[in-house]
Amino acid sequence: MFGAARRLSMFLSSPDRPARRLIAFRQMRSDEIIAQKGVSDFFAGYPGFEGIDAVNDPRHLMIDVIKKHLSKNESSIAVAWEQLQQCLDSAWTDDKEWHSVDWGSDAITFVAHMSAAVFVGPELACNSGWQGLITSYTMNLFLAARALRSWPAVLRPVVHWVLPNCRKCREQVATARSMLETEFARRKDEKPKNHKDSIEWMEQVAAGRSYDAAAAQLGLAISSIHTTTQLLTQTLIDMCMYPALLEPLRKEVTAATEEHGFTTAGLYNMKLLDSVIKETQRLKPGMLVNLERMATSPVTLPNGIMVPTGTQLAVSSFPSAFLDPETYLGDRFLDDTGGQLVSSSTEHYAFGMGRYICPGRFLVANELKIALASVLTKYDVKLEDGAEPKIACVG
Ligand code: HEM
Repeated sequence: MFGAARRLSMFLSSPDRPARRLIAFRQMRSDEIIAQKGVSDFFAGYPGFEGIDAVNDPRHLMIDVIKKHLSKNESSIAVAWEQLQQCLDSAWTDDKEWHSVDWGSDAITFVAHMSAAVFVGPELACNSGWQGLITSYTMNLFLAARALRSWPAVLRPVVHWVLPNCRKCREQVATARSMLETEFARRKDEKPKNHKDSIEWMEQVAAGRSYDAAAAQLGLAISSIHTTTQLLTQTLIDMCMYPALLEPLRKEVTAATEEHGFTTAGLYNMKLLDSVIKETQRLKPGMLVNLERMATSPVTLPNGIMVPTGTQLAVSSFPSAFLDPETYLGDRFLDDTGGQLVSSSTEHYAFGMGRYICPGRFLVANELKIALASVLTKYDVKLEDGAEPKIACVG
């Protein structure tokens, strides 16, 4: 079956595996706490930063949509799968000869299409204007935040009106509003109404309360697209670097889809694939530190260290609690109860922990399994001759 697969070699780049354990821990003066707060709190309320406001909305409307509707939705799997097949057909084609693809750019296209189909429905997901918006807003937002930070605090409320990246963000929010208005108008007259996407779920969760639909969509884009893309990109690179994994993965995917199709049950049965993704995430967690918190009252740690109020804390993303921690073992989590990608533990907390644990992790698992299972069953993949991807620490 796989002899007939289309063949791809990939241009890939990826940085130096991080080996250092790093713990950020320092006390801050109260004025520094404000200055050091992340993009999320510090720029809340600036026009153009509405995507962040949606994530931080104390009413948790967007987060409730993710938790109640997005996470365990059978129809989302079918919608994402359908989008992915269209992306593969047009980007990777059915050419049976080996051909090079730009995996870095294709991975974001695949994730942005799958996510958008679930967030706003397949029609808007395929709109190139919408795609451009959701894939570039995050970067513009961070560049805008960086530019704004270089100005003294008293001038920021004025200079943000003229800084190019801030202006770009405002334009993008306006574009999102206008495109969504068109989508709302289109849906208003539609019969029967059978959309199952976050546009509809926001209405249900808001239950009459006012909310900014464009901000919610941009908030979903910031939270999901680049994070998921990074994990997808690296997992396929790792599979190519450890090609002995490919055949067992293909067998597992074929058995799971033959019995259950691309459904919750089918994806659940891709356990080796789950382990491979989790192992990739262990060695490239996306952030050098995680579990960022601030002490709101004094805390004494078990080792006696006193953490005063206002201290910002973060934990290294590279716990050394694993056997042979530097080695990539695709089946490391295969027989580990509670070792699924979506589970969090004191050893593996790439999705965070506790009250603030990432609510989007179920969608991440579904999208990655859909994409990788489809790639594995349709294509042979290998790295370009001479390519030696390495993970680099940035920060
Ligand atoms: C590989 C992809 C992803 C990674 C590694 C990731 C990681 C994280 C982490 C580390 C946190 C903070 C958890 C904590 O502090 O305990 C977080 C929060 C969050 N994530 Fe994700 N995430 C990913 C994908 C997504 C997706 C696809 C969505 C949306 C569908 C999403 C939505 C959110 C939201 C809304 C929060 C804030 C939760 C809150 O404040 O209660 N994430 N994510």
